[in-house]
Amino acid sequence: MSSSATPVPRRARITQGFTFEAAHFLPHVPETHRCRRMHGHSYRVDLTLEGPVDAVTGFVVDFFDVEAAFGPLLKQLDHYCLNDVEGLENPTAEIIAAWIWDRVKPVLPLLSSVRVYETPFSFAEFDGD
Ligand SMILES: Nc1nc2c(c(=O)[nH]1)N=C([C@H](O)[C@H](O)COP(=O)(O)OP(=O)(O)OP(=O)(O)O)CN2
Ligand SMILES: [Zn+2]
Repeated sequence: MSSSATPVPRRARITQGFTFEAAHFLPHVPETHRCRRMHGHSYRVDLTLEGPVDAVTGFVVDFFDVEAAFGPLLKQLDHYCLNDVEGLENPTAEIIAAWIWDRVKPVLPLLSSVRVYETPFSFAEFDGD
């Protein structure tokens, strides 16, 4: 008798999204640039992980584990002025993405990219390079 169970894929890429609210200003843009002034964004962060799919669970990594790894960092960012966070004195989306990468990668080795959206239409992506 043949089985109708869907085969487990060998590898997959998973992404979990998070949101936080924060203020920031960009100290190194010209005086005339509006982002030199303090303002806020509803940020979105997408963490993507890539690797083998476990034959039993069907997971690359449990989304709950991604949430557990990123939760403490989210607490450091949400409703803060990002310029006051150590390492984010110049909080561009690019630098925030790298800051998150440096802290999440050791905990989730299958992390393959971090995207930081400042607006629904603009994001920076960092993959460790
Ligand atoms: N490469 C980057 N460019 C810019 C960054 C950045 O992080 N990396 N950041 C900014 C400012 O943070 C700015 O606040 C961006 O947001 P906003 O002014 O809201 O941009 P919008 O395009 O959404 O503005 P509209 O009001 O819709 O025109 C700038 N550049
Ligand atoms: Zn901004």
